[in-house]
Amino acid sequence: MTIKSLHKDKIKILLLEGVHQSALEVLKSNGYSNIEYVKSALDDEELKQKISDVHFVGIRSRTQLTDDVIAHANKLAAIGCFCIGTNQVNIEAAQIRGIPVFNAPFSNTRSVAELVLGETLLLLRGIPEKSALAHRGVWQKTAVGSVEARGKTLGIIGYGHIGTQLGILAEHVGMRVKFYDIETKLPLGNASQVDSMTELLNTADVITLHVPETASTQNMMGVAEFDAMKQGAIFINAARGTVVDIDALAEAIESKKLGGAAIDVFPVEPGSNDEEFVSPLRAFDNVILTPHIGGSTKEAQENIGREVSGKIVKYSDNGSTLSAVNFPEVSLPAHTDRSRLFHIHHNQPGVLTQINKAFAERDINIAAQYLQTDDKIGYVVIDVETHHAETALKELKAIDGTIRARLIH
Ligand SMILES: NC(=O)c1ccc[n+]([C@@H]2O[C@H](COP(=O)([O-])OP(=O)(O)OC[C@H]3O[C@@H](n4cnc5c(N)ncnc54)[C@H](O)[C@@H]3O)[C@@H](O)[C@H]2O)c1
Ligand SMILES: O=C(O)CC[C@@H](O)C(=O)O
Repeated sequence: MTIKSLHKDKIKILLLEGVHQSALEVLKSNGYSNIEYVKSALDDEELKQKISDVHFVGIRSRTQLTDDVIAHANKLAAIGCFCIGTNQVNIEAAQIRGIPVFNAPFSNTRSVAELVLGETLLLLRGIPEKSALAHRGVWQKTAVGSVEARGKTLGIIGYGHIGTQLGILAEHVGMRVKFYDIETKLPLGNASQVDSMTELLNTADVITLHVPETASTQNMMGVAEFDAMKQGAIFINAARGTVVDIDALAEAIESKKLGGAAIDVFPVEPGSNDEEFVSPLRAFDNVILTPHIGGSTKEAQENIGREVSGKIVKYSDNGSTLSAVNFPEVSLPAHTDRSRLFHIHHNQPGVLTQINKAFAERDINIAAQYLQTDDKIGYVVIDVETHHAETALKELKAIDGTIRARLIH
């Protein structure tokens, strides 16, 4: 009798933070029915307890998958981030345990770009403040401090998927677009790249951030940067809360250095919709505050649900790791009539030689072999005749440097 891979009924999937139902549809239509669906994020203790026996976990931006949490995930095969950002996951801790992390790098980018353009138009007209006053019975009919977007300069920091789309949208309403990025980027439309962030801060009427959370972007906007902005300029952050010194921003609003702001992301965000949102920015009518919903549209969430669950299915069914953020990428043909195994190992000399030698000594013919490595790990997927699968798996598990080995099908 040959060994069998884990039946799909036994593969446990935990989906947190109310990921879109499209994720469930994709998983179920591919035979994965053992799914626990939770609408909120979990606190650390509950997360450790629930994650201890699941094979796949799906999260959004609230769930913190720290080294400690991942250490409790005894059976975890892969992590799906149903969003762009993966900063909430200790991706190195996942990688050294042989756990790929997938995300959705494009699906919500248009939604963020549209929101930022809308906020730009509203803030240039002073609408948030006028609206707040009207709600309190104050009629402020005035053109003072209210300008058109046409001819104004939009300064984009981080000209990636969101920044580029925003630039194009902004040009449609007649804005001039300049951007600053650490990489040299192809300017789309009539946009132009500037050499320094200071140059952008000095000259733009609206500054908007679209950088990832990294060591280099931590508090990249602080007292000096707000000082460098034009008097009365608008500031927007829909990137990550850690990128802005929030007290410095509050001070720049208080002192009227800035004419207004729109902030979607915060250094500390409530863990659920039941928790109070606490921020010094609540004091200002000319600051649009949104609860991290830049990418929260029906279209974006539905696409993200399909995209990330599709990646989980492909990994589970075929071993494909295409577009994993922390793993060597292998894109594989679907099911064959042979058995397929994977082997994740520390990237040290001689592992493939050991595997091939062990298989040759056992007369196991390798029908196909796909290997990719990065600086830390190697990932090899091997197709063998089904009657060799059991022996092949035993041999793989015995190889020096093995992190994990599994029969895929
Ligand atoms: N508010 C939301 O709901 C929401 C939704 C989606 C994405 N986001 C955030 O927006 C970020 C950007 O998304 P994207 O899809 O455009 O990412 P992206 O990776 O396509 O682009 C990021 C750009 O920032 C540049 N960059 C990196 N470090 C920089 C630095 N120190 N200074 C200047 N430029 C720098 C990169 O070179 C790149 O061009 C994401 O990382 C995510 O954190 C938020
Ligand atoms: O949906 C979320 O929680 C996060 C959205 C956004 O910040 C992202 O990284 O894609």
